[in-house]
Amino acid sequence: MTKRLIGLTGGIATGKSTVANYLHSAYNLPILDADVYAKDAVSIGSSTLAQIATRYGKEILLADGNLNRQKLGEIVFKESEERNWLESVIHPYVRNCFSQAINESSANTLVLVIPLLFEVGLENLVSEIWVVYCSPAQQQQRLIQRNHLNSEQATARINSQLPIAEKVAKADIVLDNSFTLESLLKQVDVAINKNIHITKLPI
Ligand SMILES: CC(C)(COP(=O)(O)OP(=O)(O)OC[C@H]1O[C@@H](n2cnc3c(N)ncnc32)[C@H](O)[C@@H]1O)[C@@H](O)C(=O)NCCC(=O)NCCS
Ligand SMILES: Nc1ncnc2c1ncn2[C@@H]1O[C@H](COP(=O)(O)OP(=O)(O)OP(=O)(O)O)[C@@H](O)[C@H]1O
Repeated sequence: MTKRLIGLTGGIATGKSTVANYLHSAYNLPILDADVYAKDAVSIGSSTLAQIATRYGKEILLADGNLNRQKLGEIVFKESEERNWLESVIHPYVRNCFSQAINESSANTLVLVIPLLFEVGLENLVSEIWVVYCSPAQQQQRLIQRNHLNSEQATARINSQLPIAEKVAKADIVLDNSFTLESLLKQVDVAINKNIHITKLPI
């Protein structure tokens, strides 16, 4: 049987992790998360972390040898050339993690959380695409609150991604997270019971 692979995406801080956590706790679905793989790619001792330290100097590391993520974020969300370079060294690892996890899993349904699904062109990796939406103003407010960023830093992060309206236009399912958590989770309950993946299969 073909696996149901749900690609969960959206803008930064629109609510992807909130949806993924619910799908895991309420439906017991395995979650494969690009952000987790991307963090693993730069763990201490990795060749990627060494490449990053060569490019930006030892100052990009914390005292314990781990990557100073805040500092690297300051660089790459301001300069698209640096972001492209970082993506070129991290994304192959992330893709490989997804392929391996999908192949090894015996579950019929898997949730793939991929913030940059459209930007990186991973549409074909999944069988259906869910986009979590909230307005750019709410995105900005939630990002500032959660990550303790100033408004300029939050705007830089939001602008480094495809506009949320364009993501919505490409979605199979849109989860509107402009309201309460309860309203979001009700939409997830409806979405998980739809059989889009079956209707999308080639005849
Ligand atoms: C720059 C880094 C070190 C900042 O780390 P930080 O802990 O502050 O953020 P975190 O990794 O938790 O990401 C939070 C969100 O930022 C957004 N984001 C991350 N990387 C990017 C990027 N290259 N372009 C646009 N948005 C991004 C995503 O929405 C993500 O969910 C980190 O985001 C990173 O290594 N990015 C490059 C790898 C990447 O592209 N990851 C995205 C998933 S593959
Ligand atoms: N309906 C809501 N109302 C208010 N706050 C919310 C709502 N949904 C999520 N949030 C808050 O917004 C923030 C972003 O949510 P979440 O971490 O799920 O987003 P994300 O898309 O996974 O973010 P990232 O792209 O950074 O990984 C969190 O602090 C979360 O608690």
